[in-house]
Amino acid sequence: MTEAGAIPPVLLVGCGRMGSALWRGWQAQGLSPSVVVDPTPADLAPPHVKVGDAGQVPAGFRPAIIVLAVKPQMAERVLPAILPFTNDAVVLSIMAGRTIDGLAALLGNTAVVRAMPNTPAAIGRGVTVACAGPGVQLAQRELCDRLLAAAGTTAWVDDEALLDAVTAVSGSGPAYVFLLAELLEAAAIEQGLPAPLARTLARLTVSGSGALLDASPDEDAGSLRRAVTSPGGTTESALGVLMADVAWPASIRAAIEAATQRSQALAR
Ligand SMILES: NC(=O)C1=CN([C@@H]2O[C@H](COP(=O)(O)OP(=O)(O)OC[C@H]3O[C@@H](n4cnc5c(N)ncnc54)[C@H](O)[C@@H]3O)[C@@H](O)[C@H]2O)C=CC1
Ligand SMILES: O=C(O)[C@@H]1CCC=N1
Repeated sequence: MTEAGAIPPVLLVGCGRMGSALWRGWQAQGLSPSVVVDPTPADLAPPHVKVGDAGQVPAGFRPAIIVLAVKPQMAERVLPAILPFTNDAVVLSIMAGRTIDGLAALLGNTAVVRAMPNTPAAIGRGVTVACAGPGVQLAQRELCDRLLAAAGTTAWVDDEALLDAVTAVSGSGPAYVFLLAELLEAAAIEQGLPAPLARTLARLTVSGSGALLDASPDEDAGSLRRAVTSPGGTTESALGVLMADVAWPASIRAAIEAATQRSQALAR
């Protein structure tokens, strides 16, 4: 029986970076006995069970929700084996590019929710956008939202096509921010700073600026940027390079467009 307030039983398929980040959030909230399918050997603390293959899920297990967190290319291999567990369960997929229609075609009549989280979920600071497919009941949508909210902020869209741009902006977005930290570190070394100091400055500048943005809900990013920029000063010199039309405005636009198009191309 489901404990009052606990998250009902979950079948998690794929417990890598994103799956394990989500799992940690659910455990912190209290999770009814659940099952993880992943071929990697680590065990789970009881009452949860980990099996290496979807075919080994205990036959009597009745999940309220099945979360698909394997690579998109694994879907065809994994989905047939979870069919015996789809009865009343809603399927929540975080696989990039895998469409609601495509998954529903593989899963028969099952209710499908598609979502795009991001890796700050690992510290409860992710952001996820979700879209409910046809036939998803309100209670199923609320359950999906509860599971996703354990990893941070959630938003829902009615138009699934928007998930391509969401994937480009927030799904892939942490990589762009980490790239900025990498490039700052390399440039600092080029200017003669010792490597350990360059690394510290780059990391703390990125993380501290993110924290300041987070702590300033009433200020937009442009105003925080202007607060750093003294007329005729050093920041202005740097921003003259970065904000030239051919520099960051063009490259960020092109990068988001490329990722959006890639997400569209992956659709199936
Ligand atoms: N990493 C990211 O930033 C984001 C990833 N996603 C999506 O999340 C999904 C998972 O991505 P990651 O966690 O990054 O990948 P990952 O490679 O860290 O995790 C995938 C997991 O699936 C397991 N696996 C492999 N074959 C399996 C099978 N037959 N049955 C069950 N599990 C199996 C692997 O052992 C691994 O632990 C992908 O579809 C990706 O598009 C979505 C948003 C962000
Ligand atoms: O790069 C990818 O395809 C996945 C989706 C968003 C982040 N990682």
